Amino acid sequence: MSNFDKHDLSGFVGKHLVYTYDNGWNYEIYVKNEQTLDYRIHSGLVGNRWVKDQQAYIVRVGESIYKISWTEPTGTDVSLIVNLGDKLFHGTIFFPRWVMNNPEKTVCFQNDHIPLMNQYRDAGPAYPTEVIDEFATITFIRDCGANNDDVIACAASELPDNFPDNLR
Ligand SMILES: C=Cc1ccc(O)cc1
Repeated sequence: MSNFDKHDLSGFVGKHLVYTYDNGWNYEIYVKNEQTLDYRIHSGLVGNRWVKDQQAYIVRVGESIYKISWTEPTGTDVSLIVNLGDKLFHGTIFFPRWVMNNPEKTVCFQNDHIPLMNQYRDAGPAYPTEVIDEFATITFIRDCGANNDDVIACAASELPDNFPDNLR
């Protein structure tokens, strides 16, 4: 029996994190509310892609351990474990084959191109799926409150001058 309330996401909602996967990819997420996240990709296969209001399943699986899972308009599936207590992060990304073949097609502010992403997803090819399964180091964490649209509001290439250089 667990001695934490698995329905209580109050220790996670509002968190803004920057992290670097062991493969060097630098990512940023903001847990906007109990079923929504915004994210920005700084570097990696699809660096400069950014997304707001992605619907996700967010669950608490430990005292300060959370899991976020979602499927994207591109057909990419993602599942993240965020262990705030141990500052340990693990991500699994399931890329459809078409994203591996043409990652540049997804590099945009996705919210402006949802029908196009769905079109690409449906055209495929979907398979073979590429699974990226990596630990990450959390380099920055802060609380921004829920439903704050200022946290992630531009692409990584357009960050304001006051954005810390070591997190870019
Ligand atoms: C494909 C999106 C995505 C967003 C955050 C993350 O850590 C991994 C993948």
